[in-house]
Amino acid sequence: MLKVAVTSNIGRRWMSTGMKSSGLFFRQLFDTVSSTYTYLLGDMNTGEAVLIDPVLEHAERDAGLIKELGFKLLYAMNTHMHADHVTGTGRLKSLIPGSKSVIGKASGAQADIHLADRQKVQFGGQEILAVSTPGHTNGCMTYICHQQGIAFTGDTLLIRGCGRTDFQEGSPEKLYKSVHEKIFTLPGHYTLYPAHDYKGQTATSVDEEKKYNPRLTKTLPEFIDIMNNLNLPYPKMIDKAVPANRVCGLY
Ligand SMILES: N[C@@H](CCC(=O)N[C@@H](CSS)C(=O)NCC(=O)O)C(=O)O
Ligand SMILES: [Fe+2]
Repeated sequence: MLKVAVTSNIGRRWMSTGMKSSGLFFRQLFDTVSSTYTYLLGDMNTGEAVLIDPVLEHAERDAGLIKELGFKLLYAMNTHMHADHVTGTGRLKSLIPGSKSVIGKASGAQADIHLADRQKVQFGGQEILAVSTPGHTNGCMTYICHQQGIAFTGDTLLIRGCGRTDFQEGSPEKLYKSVHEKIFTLPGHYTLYPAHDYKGQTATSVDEEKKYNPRLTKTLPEFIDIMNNLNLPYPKMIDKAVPANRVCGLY
């Protein structure tokens, strides 16, 4: 009885804040400093939720939103050990007691749950399949929700771009293989949500990137040449972010 009453109360609040079909609540959040996207996913029937790639400076914002909407955060997850901002997963664990931090096993970072390739994460009736997509870093994971036809690609695949491969354990060969074998093999209509965008775009699709990605439509030798000549300055926060992110941002 209690469960029904709580569910219907929360349900009304969800109705006014936007939702997707098939029982998934979806909200894309943004950090203007590092151009990072954070994603709140919630199961509308049970209220269980996950947060992907939270940023430390927005942990209070995110925890407040989760509370306002009546969700129960199960997992604060990272797609990889970020080099440009400090993760909010550790801080969120304090703000939302009972929630757990999650990252890929190969990241080498501390967390409550270390995901292996193809491990599943459940929240309510929703399921995330964590697929290992190394190349930007060794521990990069792409989080796929087959029920919804969506995937969170972290820095492996960006909109019309991809993660750089010149630090951490970066490898253009590995990244190319990951994208072609693990992301471009998904159904073409799947919507892809990256960890960053620097031009104001919010999402893309498998078909779009297979057709228009200026790097990953090239041959492997051409791709390696592009990646080895990006000449990007290192992220401003790298010396602080990487050590902090080894310990969930709690440095
Ligand atoms: N200027 C930013 C860092 C920008 C950057 O290096 N972004 C990374 C993702 S965060 S590790 C990247 O892979 N970029 C690829 C690209 O082609 O831009 C800062 O100082 O924080
Ligand atoms: Fe990154």
